[in-house]
Amino acid sequence: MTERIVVKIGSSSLTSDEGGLNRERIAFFAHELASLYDAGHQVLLVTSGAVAAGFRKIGYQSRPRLVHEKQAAAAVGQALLMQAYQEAFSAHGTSGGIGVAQILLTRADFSNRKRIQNALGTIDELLRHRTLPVVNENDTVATDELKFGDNDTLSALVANLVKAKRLLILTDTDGLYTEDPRINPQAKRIDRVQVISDDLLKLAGGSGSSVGTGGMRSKIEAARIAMRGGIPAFIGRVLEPGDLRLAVEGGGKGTYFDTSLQNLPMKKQWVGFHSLTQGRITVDEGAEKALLHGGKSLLPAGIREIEGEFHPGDVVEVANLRQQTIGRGVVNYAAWQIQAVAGLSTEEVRRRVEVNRIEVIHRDEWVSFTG
Ligand SMILES: Nc1ncnc2c1ncn2[C@@H]1O[C@H](COP(=O)(O)OP(=O)(O)O)[C@@H](O)[C@H]1O
Ligand SMILES: N[C@@H](CCC(=O)OP(=O)(O)O)C(=O)O
Repeated sequence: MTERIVVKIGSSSLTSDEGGLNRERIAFFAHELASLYDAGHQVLLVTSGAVAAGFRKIGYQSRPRLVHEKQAAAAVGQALLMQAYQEAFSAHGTSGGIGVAQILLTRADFSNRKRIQNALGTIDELLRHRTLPVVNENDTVATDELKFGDNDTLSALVANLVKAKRLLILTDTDGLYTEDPRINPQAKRIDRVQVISDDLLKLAGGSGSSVGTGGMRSKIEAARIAMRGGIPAFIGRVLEPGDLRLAVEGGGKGTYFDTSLQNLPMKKQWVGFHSLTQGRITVDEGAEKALLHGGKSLLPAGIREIEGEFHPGDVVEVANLRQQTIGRGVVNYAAWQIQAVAGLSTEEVRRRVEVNRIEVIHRDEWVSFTG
C-alpha cells in the first residue's frame, strides 16, 4: 500500500523575521515534497505562515498579538501562501505540475464527527488524484479558547486522521536538544526518543523566532499525540536537497520518536484527542495498572476522587495518585453516582445505584496516554 506521509512546515522555515514569504525556501520545499511523490508516497502538507506572510501587507510593523489582528493578517497571508505553493508546485510532476488544494480546519471541526469525516473524504479523494492537500488552521473563525494556536498539534491530529506512516515536523532547528540551542550552544541533540516523559518535556522551551509560536514544547506534545496513534514522528530540519527523503528514510537531521502502538480508530481518536473533557477521576494504583497494562475497564472500586459535573456519555480525564493524567475515557455514570459508590465492590455498587453498565469506563472507550 502507498504510504501516507504528513509533513508540517513552521512559519520560521517559510517566512522572514520581518514578515513576508521566503519564496526561495518555498520553491525548495516544493522540490523536496515532489521527491516524496517520485518515491511513491502520498503526501499531505500542514503549513503555517499565513499570519507571518500577511501582517506587513496589511500595515503592521511586526507580528500582531491581538486575535483580530492575527486573523486579519492570516486572511491576507493564507491567499499569498497558497499562491506561492501553487506556483512552486507547478514546476514539478507531469502535465502542468503537482496540483495543490487548500484545507482549512479548526479544533471544532475535529470534534464534530460529520465534519471531520467530510474532511477525511475530501483528503482521500485529493490523494487519489495525486493532488497535494495543504492544511492550515482556519484562523479567521477559530476562537481563542479553541485554537490549536500552533500547527504542530494540528499536524499530529491530521496524521492520526489519515493514518499516516510517519509525521515529519520541520523547523529551523535540527531536532530536540538538551536545552534550547539558541540559548546554550553547548546543548546536545537527542537522536531517538522512545517515551515522552515529563522530564523530556521540561527540556523544551518556547519559540526562538519572532514568527514561530509553539516552540519545541508544542512539537513534542504533537509527537506524543502521533505516537499514541501509532505514528512515528520526526522533528528536525530540511536544509539541503535530499534532506526530506533522508528524513523519511530514517537518516534525517533531527530527532526520531518511535512507537510500537497501533493506529487508533476514529472513535478512540475522538475520545483521546478531540473531545472536551467534563471532569477528572483520580484512581488508585491497582486501577492504574489495570487500565494501563491489563487492558481492563475502570470499576468503581479503584476510584479515589472525582472532580466536575459530568453525565453518562461525557469524556473525563483519569489521573493517578501522583496527579499525572494517564488517559481519557467515556463515563457510564453521572458524577453524583460515582460519589455514592467510589471504592465499593461491584456487588455493593449494584445494590446502591442503577446504571446501564457496571464499568465506570469501558476499555473500548478508553485511551491511555502512557505506555
Ligand atoms: N530543547 C530545545 N531543542 C531545540 N529547540 C528548542 C528547544 N527549546 C526551545 N527551542 C526553540 O524552538 C524553536 C522552534 O520552534 P518555533 O520557533 O515555534 O518554530 P516553527 O515556526 O518551525 O514552528 C527553535 O528555533 C528553538 O529556538
Ligand atoms: N495558522 C497560523 C500558524 C501559527 C504559527 O506560527 O505556527 P508555527 O509556525 O507552526 O509555530 C499561521 O498560518 O500563521
